[in-house]
Amino acid sequence: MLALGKLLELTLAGREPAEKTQLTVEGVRMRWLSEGALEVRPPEARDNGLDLLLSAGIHGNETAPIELLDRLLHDIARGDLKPRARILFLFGNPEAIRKGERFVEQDVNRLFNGRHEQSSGSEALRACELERLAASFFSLPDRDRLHYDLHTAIRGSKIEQFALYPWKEGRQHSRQELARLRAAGMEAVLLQNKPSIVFSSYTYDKLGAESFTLELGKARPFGQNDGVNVSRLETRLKQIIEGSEPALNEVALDGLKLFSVAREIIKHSDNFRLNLPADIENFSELDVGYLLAEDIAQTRWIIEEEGARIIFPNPKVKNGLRAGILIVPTTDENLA
Ligand SMILES: O=C(O)CCC(=O)N[C@@H](CCC(=O)O)C(=O)O
Ligand SMILES: [Zn+2]
Repeated sequence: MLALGKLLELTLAGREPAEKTQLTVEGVRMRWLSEGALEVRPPEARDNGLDLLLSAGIHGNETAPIELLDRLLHDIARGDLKPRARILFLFGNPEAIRKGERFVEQDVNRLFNGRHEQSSGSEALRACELERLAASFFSLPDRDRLHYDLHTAIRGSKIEQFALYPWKEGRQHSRQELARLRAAGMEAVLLQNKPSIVFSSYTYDKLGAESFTLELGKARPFGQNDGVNVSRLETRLKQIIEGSEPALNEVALDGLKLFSVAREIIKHSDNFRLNLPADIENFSELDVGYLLAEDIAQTRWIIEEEGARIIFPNPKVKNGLRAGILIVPTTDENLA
């Protein structure tokens, strides 16, 4: 196997490779760009025009997606997986990955779309670098652009695998991409309806990619991910990489559940209280009239929406950040 296939080992050790560029026997070029960043380029004659960005480890303790990218890289470096797509592999927050923590000082996934400029510290610098790497990767004209930012969640979930689809004014969500996600094992998609400061929103909004945050299960340490079944996603990613994807069922979306955001719960102060059990699962339903949260100045979050569910409830976030998302079921009528 080519040494550059061991990007994860290099990243965990905080080392630079001696050789920055290597070629497989089939002429696939692997190029180390920076810590946790590696570009894979097929030979020109085999290139199918897709630029695929695969990121994981934006949160350092979310190891199943990191292990998945590590396996794909090994397969490419051994010549077992023969890319027709150009790929950028990114391990988002190396320092946090080494520590096995979600973040060190601040959540990198709240620092995109300009937010890093209003901040300082190593994670703000990393968000800036990730934007630069993604922008340079997606700078070639006339190519398809796809970004999957892979995560696992803090808590269990009634719907185990789901995607979040960013939003941009005037741009419609793609039915074809939803069909692709369904084929990759996703059971639900949350269609966002406003701009955001996460990595997938940056590549969607500023770089014109089809971009998604994928949630694949519950976060566990390295080597303890048997409970996170990524086999359908892994198979689909290999097919996307090799340009051998079977046809998609766009008509029925094969039972994919769609949700939209009703409200984001923002924590404004240290007085913020979330009235949910600590072990509540993502997608738990909340009854109309339920007092979900309270904050300073008599702010009260009361459920008004029929069929409301909660995802990512987290009262420990810093003030000013999202402490949960209230979602409601939606239909496929506005898809492109
Ligand atoms: O489990 C949680 O509370 C958070 C899981 C996680 O890291 N989710 C991402 C979602 C990003 C998005 O909104 O697209 C995050 O919070 O950064
Ligand atoms: Zn995450």
